[in-house]
Amino acid sequence: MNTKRLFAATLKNNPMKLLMSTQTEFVEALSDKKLQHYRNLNALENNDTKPFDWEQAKAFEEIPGPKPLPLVGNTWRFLLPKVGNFYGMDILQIHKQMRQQYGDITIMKGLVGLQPIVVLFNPSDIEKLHRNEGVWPTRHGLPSFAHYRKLRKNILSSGGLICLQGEEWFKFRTVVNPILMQPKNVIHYADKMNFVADELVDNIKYLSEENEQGQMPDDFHNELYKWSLESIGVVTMDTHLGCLKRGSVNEEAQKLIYSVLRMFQLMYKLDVMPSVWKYISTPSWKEYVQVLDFMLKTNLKHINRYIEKIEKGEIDNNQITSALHQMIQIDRNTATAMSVDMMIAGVDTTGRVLAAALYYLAKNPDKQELLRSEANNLLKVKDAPVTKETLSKNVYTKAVVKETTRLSPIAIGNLRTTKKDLVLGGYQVPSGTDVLTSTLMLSQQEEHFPKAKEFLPERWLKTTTGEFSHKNTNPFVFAPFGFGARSCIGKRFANLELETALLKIIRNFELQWPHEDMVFYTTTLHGMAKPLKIHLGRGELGAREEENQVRGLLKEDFREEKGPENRRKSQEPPPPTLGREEVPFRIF
Ligand code: HEM
Repeated sequence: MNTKRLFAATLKNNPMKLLMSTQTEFVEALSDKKLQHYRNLNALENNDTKPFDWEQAKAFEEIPGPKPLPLVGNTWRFLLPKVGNFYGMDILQIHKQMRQQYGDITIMKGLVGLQPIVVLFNPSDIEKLHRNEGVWPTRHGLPSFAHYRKLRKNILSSGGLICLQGEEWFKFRTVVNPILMQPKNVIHYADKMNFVADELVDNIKYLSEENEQGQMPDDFHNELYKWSLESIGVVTMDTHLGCLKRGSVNEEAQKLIYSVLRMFQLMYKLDVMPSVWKYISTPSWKEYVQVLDFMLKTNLKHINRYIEKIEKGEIDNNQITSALHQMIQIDRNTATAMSVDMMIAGVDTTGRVLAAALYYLAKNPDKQELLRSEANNLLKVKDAPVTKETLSKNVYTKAVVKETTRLSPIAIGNLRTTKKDLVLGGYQVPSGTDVLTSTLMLSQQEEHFPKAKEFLPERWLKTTTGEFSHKNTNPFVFAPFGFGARSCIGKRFANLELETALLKIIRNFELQWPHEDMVFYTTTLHGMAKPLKIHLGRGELGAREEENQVRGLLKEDFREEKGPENRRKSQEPPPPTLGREEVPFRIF
């Protein structure tokens, strides 16, 4: 029976069995005929036929870019104050300067410890790059992470999706795709996401009671990270880490959050900026290993605990309880490595996007009102659950997520290593070259999105026609989750989490932004450089107090019942700062 039909036919009755049989079939099929087919395709793509326009194109060496000096290359531009033209700039500013100076294609080379990298600003070139990335696209984005995984292969035998390449990557991805990318499977997690979103809403209420003006604390962003960590823990291994619980602090979970944030900061120093960590063990590299060791040890502790429960038969095999539960039916090593990566990749990413969405909604009350009217319509009472059905009708919420990731995608662009010789921007780009697409910059430009600086979720609605419709935009300009076979494996879960949380928050609160515009900063990830000081509208607070009184819960009683008022100030570590600043303390 065709795999897709088998999936559809049995999903209703026994989702777990269905998944096991579907994947077993898939893997079996893959091991012979299909795998050979893909091998053939890959071999075909890797041939050394030159593109038809190769001879007319200019040589690779002529691609414009900052000229390296003998011995010091271009490193001085980043490291020397006053003379270095990239000194103190974030990566987006550097891209802007390079485009202005050199045009639609440019190259950065001569940086100590780094491979030369070609940067593309033209959508047609970006399209050509992706269309030629092959069946097994290669992305050598994070050498420090790949090196760390090699060092720890005695603990985690698979490099995981982020590091694997070629056939190994393909086999891994084939196993996990049906579980993480299949919408019919992902939607099973709606109830769990609803539960975590309720906890977040409850926490926001608690925080608003701590400040009579309704202002969220300076470390509000951290609450959103708690939400993303809690969500991904539940999805990955059906484990509530308990970070959003009122009145208590989960130190281990908090340390996990800081570790993920710190990991991305250190990656910027090791993999994006010139650095000698490949030759000598620098302080940043040593700290990076410590941070990753802590995350690996802690995440494996929870994952192994959960696997033990499965093995002891304590988990109902007829129910889909978690992604790990589903994946382990196929292969333990793959399941473990994927779960570890989910716990790392699913925190800073989704947390940042929710933060940005709340900021844009607070700044644009008219758009917030439109979202609220959808939320009110779909959730009749404030604590109504977001269900599978809700998520099939929430068109405006989906548009809000898209518009947020247009204005504030978390990645500067997408990286590929070319699989064959290509002509890009009129230059010869040989196979094996690292090429980065600068989509963050393009998606903020007027030439691609009219009124580009404005937050207009309507662009993404099917009913919108005319100049603002996204249908008029080159699809290669907007790729917040990447492109093709190697695109983000967590995108469906991320959207599920984000849509659920947004509906719940907007159904319950009125958000305001009585401050100057937020400053964004781009390192390994793009995000906010200042505290997310969202205000909750007075009307809403008043209404909530009334609600409490109706329930016979006076504000004082409520506080007493829920734990010590000062728990945040006294027990929680200081908030992480994003972007420009380092995390202002040492975790280890
Ligand atoms: C809003 C949240 C997120 C955004 C914007 C995002 C974005 C991205 C992007 C741009 C890539 C590179 C894609 C490419 O090269 O074409 C990527 C890859 C990846 N993401 Fe996400 N991500 C998000 C959430 C998540 C979550 C929740 C998970 C966990 C399940 C996750 C796991 C991964 C993994 C494992 C990869 C590597 C995939 C591969 O190489 O095959 N991401 N993500």
